[in-house]
Amino acid sequence: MDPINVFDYEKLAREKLDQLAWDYYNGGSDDEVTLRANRSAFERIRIRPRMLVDTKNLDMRTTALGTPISMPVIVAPTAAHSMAHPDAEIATVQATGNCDTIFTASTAASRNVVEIAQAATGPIWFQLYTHRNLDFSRTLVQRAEQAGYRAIVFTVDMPQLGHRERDLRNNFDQLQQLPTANFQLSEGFLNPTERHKIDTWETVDWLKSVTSLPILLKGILTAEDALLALEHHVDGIIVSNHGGRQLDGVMAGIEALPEVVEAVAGRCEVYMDGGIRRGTDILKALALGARAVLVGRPVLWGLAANGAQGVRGVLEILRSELALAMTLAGCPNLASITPSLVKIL
Ligand SMILES: Cc1cc2nc3c(=O)[nH]c(=O)nc-3n(C[C@H](O)[C@H](O)[C@H](O)COP(=O)(O)O)c2cc1C
Ligand SMILES: CCCCC(=O)C(=O)O
Repeated sequence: MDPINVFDYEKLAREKLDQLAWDYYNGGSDDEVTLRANRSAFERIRIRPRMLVDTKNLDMRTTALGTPISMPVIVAPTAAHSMAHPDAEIATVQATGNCDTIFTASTAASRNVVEIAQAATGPIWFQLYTHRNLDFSRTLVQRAEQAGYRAIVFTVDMPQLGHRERDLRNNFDQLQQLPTANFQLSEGFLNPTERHKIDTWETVDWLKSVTSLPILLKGILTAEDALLALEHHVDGIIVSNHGGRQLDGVMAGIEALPEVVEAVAGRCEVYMDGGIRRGTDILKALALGARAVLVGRPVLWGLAANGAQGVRGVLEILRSELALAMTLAGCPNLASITPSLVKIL
């Protein structure tokens, strides 16, 4: 099968992955209501296209915290790429760089922060989960800064792991078994009994004190928290529900985006993720105020299906779908994608 859309890569990945890895990648928490909402919410947003617009010189380039990228699509941090393919994060970081966009390396990656930076062919961000020993986290962040990462993505929606029933049924205990390289998870990272004492808004101030890199908070879903993020001087917010894997029943990313964009009022950059599978999904997110979107599972599907080439295939499908959507909607560039382009039903 020659994949013509991202869902074709999902089918190819299904054939390659064992049940445990498939469930880990694709599952959500509890009843997976939020996981499904991340997709279905896009269907309640309709496009108001404009006709007879000259889109010959279509331009979807933008910047993310000052870094030029060829399209408003960034690779989300996801753990343990070695479960998808032996080339793991080396393949994903290289394919992403070859598409001229940003790769975000997870704290729970299966290659360490330096190996990934050395393999990179483009700009990279580092996603942080704090270790219960903050000195360890300081070292990790500083190692990332030295290795050339351009921002820290601090994930704030995981005081504890969500209740992922597919993993429970497979006896897959992520906190013990994920193949991570930066440290052994079983050392106590995300220790459920201790972890809730670690991350508070003070942790954001601590993070600012240990790095000069820009900081994005990932996992914000409300105007209230967006305003607090601004008070703590973050550089960006990623509106996200962690791919429906943390608290089930929360809003879809695309549903939460407008209130965060309104609260922020241009004072920092706002990104979103969750359920981006089509060029039209990206168009809708940009219309509702996202600077760019992040994609999680599709990249893992591409990696599982065909290593670096599969990752590239997924990103190029999203690029060409977005180009077509912009052309048909009468949007020659990203600046022309405004709230009037969509109607929320
Ligand atoms: C298998 C898997 C692992 C993930 N690991 C991380 C992680 O290590 N750190 C993090 O901040 N988010 C992680 N996420 C969440 C993603 O960054 C992102 O928010 C989510 O996947 C976006 O939704 P999508 O998969 O529908 O595109 C993970 C998601 C998946 C599916
Ligand atoms: C303990 C690492 C958690 C990885 C993660 O964020 C996820 O599976 O959603």
